[in-house]
Amino acid sequence: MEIFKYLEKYDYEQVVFCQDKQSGLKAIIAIHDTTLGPALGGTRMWTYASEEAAIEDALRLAKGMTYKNAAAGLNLGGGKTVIIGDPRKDKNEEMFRAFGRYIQGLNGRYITAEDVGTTVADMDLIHEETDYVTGISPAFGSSGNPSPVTAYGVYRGMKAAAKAAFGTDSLEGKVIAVQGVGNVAYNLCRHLHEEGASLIVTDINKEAVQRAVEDFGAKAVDPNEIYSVECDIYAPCALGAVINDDTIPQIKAKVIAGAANNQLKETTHGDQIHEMGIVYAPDYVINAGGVINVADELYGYNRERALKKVELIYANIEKVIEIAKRDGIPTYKAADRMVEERIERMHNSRSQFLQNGHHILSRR
Ligand SMILES: NC(=O)C1=CN([C@@H]2O[C@H](COP(=O)(O)OP(=O)(O)OC[C@H]3O[C@@H](n4cnc5c(N)ncnc54)[C@H](O)[C@@H]3O)[C@@H](O)[C@H]2O)C=CC1
Ligand SMILES: CC(C)CC(=O)C(=O)O
Repeated sequence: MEIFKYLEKYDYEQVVFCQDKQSGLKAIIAIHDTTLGPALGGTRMWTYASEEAAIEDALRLAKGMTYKNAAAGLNLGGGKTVIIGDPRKDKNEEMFRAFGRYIQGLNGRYITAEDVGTTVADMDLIHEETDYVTGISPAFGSSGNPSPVTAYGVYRGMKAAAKAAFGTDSLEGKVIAVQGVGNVAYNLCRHLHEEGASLIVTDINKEAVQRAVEDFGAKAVDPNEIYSVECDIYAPCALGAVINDDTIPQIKAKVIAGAANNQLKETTHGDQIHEMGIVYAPDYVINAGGVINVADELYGYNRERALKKVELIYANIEKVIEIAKRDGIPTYKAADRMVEERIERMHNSRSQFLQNGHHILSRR
């Protein structure tokens, strides 16, 4: 990978490599764009096939956060961290504290939170070293685990997408195929079950599947069968790039709406599903509930206020679908257009120099 070529192509601001021999920390912090404010995005811990794969993931996820935060109306830029390692075996206290010191060194340009493989307890360790971390324990007056709120946002966004496809936003009687039943999707399944949807689930973790079968009467299928099941809605809630050349021909759903980041392997896959008449709820618009919730901590956390903002994901998905219809373009393009216009407007309006211009963290 020619790193500077890649950074220039998508206009990344900064990449930080963090190494701590004693704890085994190997982390990559990617900051994509801070036009709207400090970069906020979670920390993922994952066993990558190569260092290059880890760098690529950090970069793609960071850009996704720029778009997610802007689409959600937050005054925050986009960044993300990946820690290379197995979250079940390789974590230790010193690792997260060393990582916290690296974040502190960025002096507020980047604020972290949970992502796949990291927990509230990990954020609390980071918080020992820096204030630039959210999703810490409610005991600190904070919002805790963002996953249930992400799930609520996905549920709201799925209803808006269903309305566009089926003429009603009721999910009663709809068959919904959920890929991955981890932290977010378990909570999503609860909302869907309560509304009377039928669930088909899969996960590489058998216990997670069993829990969804027992708690929600879900039907279980093997991981590679989830794309081709007869269903109304496909909800990707595991990892990214699941909408690709291999999976698209198998998909029978009329709606794709789920929590996973970077669902489209390439943008051409967004064009293909559009041509098939599938209503696609762009990932970074529908899964913004968690970041909206943790971002509220920056103002002194108020759950009611945060949930009101998460409710608006319904209207945001409607808006994206409207732009797509108006301009005759796929929804992923409509979302990008909406975001890029907002960032451009703010970029152009920031003409005066102001030392220490971001006052957002001073409100905590
Ligand atoms: N946790 C949050 O608040 C947010 C999460 N997301 C995204 O949503 C997705 C899910 O996040 P979480 O629920 O927090 O993660 P998680 O790690 O709790 O759940 C993911 C689940 O997917 C399963 N999985 C992995 N590979 C699979 C495969 N090939 N087939 C089937 N299942 C597979 C895992 O075993 C796990 O149970 C991720 O892409 C994450 O980046 C996005 C926004 C916020
Ligand atoms: C706080 C997290 C839920 C933010 C994030 O990294 C994401 O939305 O992917």
